[in-house]
Amino acid sequence: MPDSDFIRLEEVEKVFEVRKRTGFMKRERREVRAVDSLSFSVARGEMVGYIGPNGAGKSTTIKMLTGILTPSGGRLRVAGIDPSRERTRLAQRIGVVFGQRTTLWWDLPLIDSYRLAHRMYRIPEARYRENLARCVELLELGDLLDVPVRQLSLGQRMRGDIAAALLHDPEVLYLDEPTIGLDVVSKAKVRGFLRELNAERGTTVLLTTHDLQDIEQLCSRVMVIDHGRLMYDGPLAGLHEAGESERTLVVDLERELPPVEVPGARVVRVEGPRQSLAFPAGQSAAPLVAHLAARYPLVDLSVREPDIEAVIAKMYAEKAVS
Ligand SMILES: Nc1ncnc2c1ncn2[C@@H]1O[C@H](COP(=O)(O)OP(=O)(O)OP(=O)(O)O)[C@@H](O)[C@H]1O
Repeated sequence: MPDSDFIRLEEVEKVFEVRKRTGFMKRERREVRAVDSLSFSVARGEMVGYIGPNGAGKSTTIKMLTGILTPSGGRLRVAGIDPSRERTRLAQRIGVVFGQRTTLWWDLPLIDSYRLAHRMYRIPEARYRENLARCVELLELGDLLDVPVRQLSLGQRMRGDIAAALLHDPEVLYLDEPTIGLDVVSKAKVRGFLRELNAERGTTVLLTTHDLQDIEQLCSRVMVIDHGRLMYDGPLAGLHEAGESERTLVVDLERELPPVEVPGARVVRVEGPRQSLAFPAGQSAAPLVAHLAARYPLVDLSVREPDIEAVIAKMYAEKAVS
C-alpha cells in the first residue's frame, strides 16, 4: 500500500433501509443512501477536514472507516486493512474521539479509564507510561487523573478523551467535533495539541467539525460531503472562493449612526450603535478597520468567521447558477 493511499475509498456506498408506518398495519420501506459512490484517498500524515451539513453522511463514513458499519458497495481500506472484516486488528491502529459522547468511564477517576485502555489494547508497559506521561503533560491532565469523569468540565473531559484515544499510538485519528461546546482557551489547547501530534508523530487525522476555525488552523485540505457525495476536495481557500464566502466585521460605534460607508464592505445589519459589515473572506480586515477608524467614532470591533453551513450553502447557490 503506497503512503498516498493510507486511507482509500473507491465508489463506497451505504444504503440504509428504513421502515415508516404509513397507516394501520401498513409500513412503507424506503432506502436512504447515506453515502453515495464516495471515492477519496488520504495520505499518511495528512490532516484533512471532513465537513458537510447535518445528515450529509459524515458519521456514516467514519463508522465505515472504523469497521462499525459495513459498506453496501465499493472498496474501503485503512492502512491496508478492510475495516469491517478486521475490525479488531484495525482498532490497534486507529483512535476515535467523538465530541458529543465520551468513551471514558463516567463514575470512575480518569486514570481508571486509561488503565483499562492499557489492558484492552495490550499496550506494553513502557510505552503506556511514556504515552500517558506525554498526554498528561501536553493536555494538562496532571491534576485531573484522580477526578471522576462526571466531575470534569467539558473541556477537561475532551482532553481526557483525546488522551484515551492516543495511548496505544494509533497511526490514524478520527475526530468528530472535538471542539464542540468548548471555550476559546480549551479550543486553543486542543488545536495546539493536535497540531503537535501531527507534526511530531505524523499521525494521520480526519477531522469532522462545524467550526471553520478548526479547519483553518489545522487542515491544509478539506473535503465537503453532502447527500453522501463528495462536493469539494482541496484547500480551504478554494472552498471560500467556490462559496464566495464572507466574513463579518462587527463595529461598535460611540452612538447610533446611519450605515457607515467603507469601500470593499457593505453594512448588513444595524442594531443601535452596533453595525455589521460583510466583506470577502479572502480579504484582510485591516484596510477596512483603518478606513473606519479614521472616519468614525469606534469603541470596539471584532471579526466573525463564516460558518460552514453558510459557505456550503453559497457554494450550492453558485453551482445552481453556473
Ligand atoms: N442507522 C441508520 N438507519 C437509517 N438511516 C440512517 C442511519 N444512520 C444514518 N442514517 C441516515 O443517513 C444519512 C446520513 O447520516 P449521517 O449521520 O452519516 O450524517 P452526518 O453528516 O454525520 O450528520 P450530522 O452532522 O448531523 O452528524 C441521514 O439521512 C441519516 O438519517
